[in-house]
Amino acid sequence: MNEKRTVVFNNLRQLKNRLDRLTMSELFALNPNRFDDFSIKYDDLLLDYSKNHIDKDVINAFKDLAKAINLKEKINDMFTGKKINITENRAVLHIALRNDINSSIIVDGKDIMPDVKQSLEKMEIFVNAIRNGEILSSSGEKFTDVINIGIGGSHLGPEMVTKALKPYHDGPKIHFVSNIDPSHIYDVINSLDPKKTLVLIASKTFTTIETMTNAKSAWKWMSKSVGEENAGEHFVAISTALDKIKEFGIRDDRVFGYWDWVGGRYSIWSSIGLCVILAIGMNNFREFLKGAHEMDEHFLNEPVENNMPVILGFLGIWHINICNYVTRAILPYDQRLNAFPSYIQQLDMESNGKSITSDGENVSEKTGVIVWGAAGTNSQHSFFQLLHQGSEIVPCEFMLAANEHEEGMKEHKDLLIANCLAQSQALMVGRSIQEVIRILKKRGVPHEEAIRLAPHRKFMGNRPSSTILYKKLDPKTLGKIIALYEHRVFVEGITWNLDSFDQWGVELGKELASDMLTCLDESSDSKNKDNNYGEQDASTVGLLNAIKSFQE
Ligand SMILES: O=P(O)(O)OC[C@H]1O[C@H](O)[C@H](O)[C@@H](O)[C@@H]1O
Repeated sequence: MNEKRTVVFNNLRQLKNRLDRLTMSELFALNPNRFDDFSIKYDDLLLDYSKNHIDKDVINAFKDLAKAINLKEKINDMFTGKKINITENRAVLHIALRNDINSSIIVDGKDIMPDVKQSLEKMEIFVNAIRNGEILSSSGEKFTDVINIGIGGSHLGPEMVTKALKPYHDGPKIHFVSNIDPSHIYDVINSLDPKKTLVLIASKTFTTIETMTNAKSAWKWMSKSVGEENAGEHFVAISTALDKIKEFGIRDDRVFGYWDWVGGRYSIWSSIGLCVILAIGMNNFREFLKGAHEMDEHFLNEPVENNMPVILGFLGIWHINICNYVTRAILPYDQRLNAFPSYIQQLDMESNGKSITSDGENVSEKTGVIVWGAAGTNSQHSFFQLLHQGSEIVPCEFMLAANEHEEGMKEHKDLLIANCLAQSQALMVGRSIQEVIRILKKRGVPHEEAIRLAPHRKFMGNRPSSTILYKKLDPKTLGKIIALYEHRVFVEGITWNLDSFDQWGVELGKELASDMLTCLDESSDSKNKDNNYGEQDASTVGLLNAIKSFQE
């Protein structure tokens, strides 16, 4: 238990009690500089966090918190390659993948940067050759389509970034298969011509059952069309487990490795980003890396009050531990970031959804906020009801680009911006009963009816939100935004003293699924035939029998 942190938490609780006497609107009225005081501008990115229920004393307490948890040292530990993933005894160095190539980072006595450089160069040569038709398919045709087969970190990042950067696509069309559900691969491969398709098998471990099963099915599909002996021309493997790739039979020159110090959910910067590079080209990908590197520098060098990831992280702590808000909504007013909330779900919830500290103790407070969300304005027409009037307060993060890529669409863009700003304003200012009555009466509603309706139409307001505003969703800006979220998760994890870089919580289900598979195999065990499935619990036996009867 970190006593210094407890002292800061207690102080934050007292500050919260004091702040509860004022609404956010009142705080704005008291401080004409509130927007400037509670926003951070960094290049083409602006974080406005003035619509959170905090004041300068809270920011001062955040500074104390940074000291109490030794944040600066912990950040340095990560950036210098210390093995901070303590349950897997690994360094955590996704920052190296976007680092200045001429610097050096030592892991186990070896400078890793020359390997990073080489990996980028190897990808560049391959991607250029695919994009300009130097490498052709087995039938001598240009590859028009690429399927990325992967799941979790080997899927969510590639898919989100590919979709986000659609205006920069000038390469083959990228498709994604992740789910083991046969419908996923079926629908994708049936829309494609295998003779012009390149398949990327993306898996850090090269053992993930979903990916391996989908990869085998893709191989069969390809072999059927181009012949078993030619299928290898259409396959690429991306993994850290080079020995396992050999068993699968992929040609050596089609293998792109990376390193165990890159966590799955932090791997979009590695060769896992290959499908993105195929779509947007290496120059754009380098811009993407550059943006992330700039955010790394910002995170390393800026003081607490001017440090976007630190402020976002501590606001997260404020909301979950001090205000007891257990979820957080991510609301990109940017349709191309529709997959961003799902990406952040893995990043955040797999990193900090833990109950044991790095010292092996039970955590003493809530950790791992539940992250959810979807693109605005669509979400306004579904779950915003709860955001405005529900009994649960949900801190919201709005994301908005000032400029669109599409020409001649100003009407759309203005409406998008207006909606985004209006929603965060509505969350904050709300609408009182008296105001509702006044408005209704002005519209001609009789007094008694206005009084009856008013409670239903009242908005509590005083609901927190932050807005991340950026110039345009280009590769560099996207890199910056993703790195911002990565570091925010780090800040929260350090505050809770978690190992944010392992994910043991996904293992039990995997093991049980493999046991469960034997229950579906009627030939293997007489217990299955008797419908009692050995040691399974009664609910599982009931479900297995129901499945069997539905299949007959
Ligand atoms: O890349 P892979 O080794 O195939 O792993 C894919 C995913 O599966 C695991 O179960 C983890 O929960 C994820 O962190 C990982 O990204």
